[in-house]
Amino acid sequence: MTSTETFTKTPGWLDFYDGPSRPRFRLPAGAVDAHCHVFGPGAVFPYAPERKYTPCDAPKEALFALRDHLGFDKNVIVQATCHGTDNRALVDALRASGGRARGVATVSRDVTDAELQAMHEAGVRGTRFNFVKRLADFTPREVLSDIAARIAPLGWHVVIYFEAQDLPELYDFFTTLPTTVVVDHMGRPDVTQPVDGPEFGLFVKMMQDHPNIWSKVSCPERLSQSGPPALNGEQHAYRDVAPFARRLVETFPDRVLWGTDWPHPNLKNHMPDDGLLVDYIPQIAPTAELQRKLLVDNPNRLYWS
Ligand SMILES: O=C(O)c1cc(C(=O)O)oc(=O)c1
Repeated sequence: MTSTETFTKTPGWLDFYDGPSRPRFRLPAGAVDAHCHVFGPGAVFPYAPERKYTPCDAPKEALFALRDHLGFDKNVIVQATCHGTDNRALVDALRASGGRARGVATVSRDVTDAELQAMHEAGVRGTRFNFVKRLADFTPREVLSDIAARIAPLGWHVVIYFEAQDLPELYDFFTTLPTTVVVDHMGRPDVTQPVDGPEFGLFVKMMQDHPNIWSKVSCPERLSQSGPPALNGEQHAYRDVAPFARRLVETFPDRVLWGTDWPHPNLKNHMPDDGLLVDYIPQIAPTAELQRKLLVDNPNRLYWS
């Protein structure tokens, strides 16, 4: 199956770093990289016409090699917006993983029950709603509510991606979803604001008041404003983001997930060394117990039980 289409990367696109170091931090046995993507390859799985960016290819073989290199046991692969609602690359990766990957798909309201069932059999366990305007077009709330109602009986959850300044407007929608809800990248806080300030306070309150809401404490490389990047051996990377992630890990130890976000779409100023990104974990989960919950217990409970 080869498409006739060829793709040109978005100008300025940064490719993933293909010589990651081996982390100093030893991941616990059974650790899951709970947020990563596959891109194409475009010649086999074409990028969606409605995409907002055209990435480099980042195929499943490269993802599985990274998993083994870093010391993860399993992956949760999240449908990237450049593939729209065409989940073929995701499903292909899940099927090739031998049970070592689960997925989060993006579906439209007219997805059939048979399609949902086939995705479930391949390992899909959630659907993603994207509210980041540079990544996805607006979808009316009633359409999203319909999708949530369709996937709930399968035991799937909803993954939401949004920016902190939009949370007040989205709060009521998020807190009335009928499933477990997983927030991508801590709802993208502005880390120049205080961790105890009103913006992050609203996010913490949402998790406090709604025990069905989880958060990925991922993507310091996107959120950092001034912290040193995970490059050149840096052992305390993204110091400005760590207090936000640590607050969530310590307050909600049973509802947090961590992922590399490989292949790191749309980064503009640097591409992290994924080995050093793993070395960031002890800054946000300082004890062995918190590390085990974050990396092993929580993702295995949500995706493999
Ligand atoms: O911030 C981003 O650009 C980004 C994009 C995507 C995607 O395109 O799916 O996923 C992410 O987790 C983050």
